[in-house]
Amino acid sequence: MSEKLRIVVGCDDAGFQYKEALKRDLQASDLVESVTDVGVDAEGHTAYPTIAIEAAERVARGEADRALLVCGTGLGVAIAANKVKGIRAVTAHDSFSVERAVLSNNAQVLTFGQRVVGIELARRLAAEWLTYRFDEQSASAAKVQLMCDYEAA
Ligand SMILES: O=C(CO)[C@H](O)COP(=O)(O)O
Repeated sequence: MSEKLRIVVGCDDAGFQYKEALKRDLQASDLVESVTDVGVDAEGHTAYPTIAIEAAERVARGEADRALLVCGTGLGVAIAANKVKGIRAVTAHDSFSVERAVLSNNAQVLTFGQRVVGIELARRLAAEWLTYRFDEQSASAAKVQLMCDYEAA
């Protein structure tokens, strides 16, 4: 396993309970170097795009390796995070998609929907997510590069 991950977590008020539970798991993981919480807190009502963009910008600036974001569906935080240049964010609620999000797509941002997936599955998927590393030598790398090239043009 390569180096430990620096992870940003964030949510809106619809994802708060899952964000807190996942944050605790990440903080306890041997595969994680640091966890930075960009909100919301228990009283917070910041809209999901603000949180998702803040988290994604930290990844884009190289201050974190990945972000794990939660809203009601996981969709809004993914859409918002994908507006940040250089970011590939996906919603994934199954094991194979979580694996391919990293190994095929080199996605740095994973999102969950608290109103969609059970907490124990979300916790398991997050734990699996930590074990994957994108291989720059893989056949997938050239495909990811096509997206990067389009974005840079
Ligand atoms: O799921 C959300 C956005 O994708 C968010 O948690 C709730 O958004 P809303 O349905 O617009 O309140």
